[in-house]
Amino acid sequence: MPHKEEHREFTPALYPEFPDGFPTLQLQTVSLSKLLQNDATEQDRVFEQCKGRGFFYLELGGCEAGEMILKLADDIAAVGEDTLKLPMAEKLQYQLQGRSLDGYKLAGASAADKKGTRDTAEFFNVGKNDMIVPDDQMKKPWPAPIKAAKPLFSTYVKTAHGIGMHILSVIASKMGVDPSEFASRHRIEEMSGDHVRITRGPPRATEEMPEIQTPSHTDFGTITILMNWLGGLQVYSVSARTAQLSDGQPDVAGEWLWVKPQKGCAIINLGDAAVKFTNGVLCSGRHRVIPSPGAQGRWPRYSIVYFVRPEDQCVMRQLRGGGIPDGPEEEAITARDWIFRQAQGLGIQFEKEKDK
Ligand SMILES: O=C(O)CCC(=O)C(=O)O
Ligand SMILES: [Fe+2]
Repeated sequence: MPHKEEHREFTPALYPEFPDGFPTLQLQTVSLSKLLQNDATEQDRVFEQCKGRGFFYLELGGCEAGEMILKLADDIAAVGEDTLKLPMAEKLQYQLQGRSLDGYKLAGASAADKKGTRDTAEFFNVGKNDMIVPDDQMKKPWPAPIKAAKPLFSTYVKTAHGIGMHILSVIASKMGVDPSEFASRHRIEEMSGDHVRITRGPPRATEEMPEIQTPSHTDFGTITILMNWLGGLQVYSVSARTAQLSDGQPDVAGEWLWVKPQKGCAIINLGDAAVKFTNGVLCSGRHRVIPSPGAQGRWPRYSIVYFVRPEDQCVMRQLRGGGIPDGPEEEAITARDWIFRQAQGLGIQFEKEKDK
């Protein structure tokens, strides 16, 4: 049974407004309902955002899939809270291991810079594949709150994946590529690194906000559907096309801009696989999470992410044709190995530096 409302720390109805005086990034808002009706203007706008910043708001109201995400994201956050409230010894039984992307990540398990500053958020990744198969075909054990909520996760996964795939089909059409090029690399029933990630960041410790909840990164997958309720997400002012990461910081001068959560909207961003598939036509936005601003920082911060990623066996080469510039022949690496390599590049590299 989920905890009663009064014992919850995920209480979106009580959150104060995002405060004034914090520099925010003005993102475009695209309507999912219009996209689903093949509205040409809305399709153009999606494509522009994906070539530019790689981030936009997706208004979810007015269509079944969007309303479903809006309704279920709160329930998923509540299950996440119940899971992250389990005793540490129990959470550690599910710790991320080897190449598996599913399970529990301790706060402090990755470094935000070469000095070894630790991240402060914990999260639990709930794998797509186990949530959409019958119980007797599940490959992994899951904590009781997640197991009990499997139908909820199954619906959320299918809906979020469907939304991601619709956006990819719009992008493909705009580039003059057959949408089946994306569809055939992201079949939901195939094994992949897709998961629902429930993250909890602690309330802000000091007014200065020095902590990093989630270090600066670009997502590894193809497209990300993010739901959050409190500020904390920041996007770098200089596009990830020009600013690379050096010691956890972008190497071109700029500033971190806040992304204000918008009621009724998801935040959509593209990942590195989208850049790879399109040989750089699309952009994956660099972002990080710090404690929520102002009075919002008194609350623990929950977010729900769905990562659409290529199938494990997909060969990570650029698509050819349409508006995609032809690059040289590429190495044959599967998505499973490629994503593992990207993940290692972010965290473990710093751990090694520190050990020297
Ligand atoms: O918590 C958020 O708002 C964003 C989380 C994120 O960027 C991630 O998990 O990749
Ligand atoms: Fe991210």
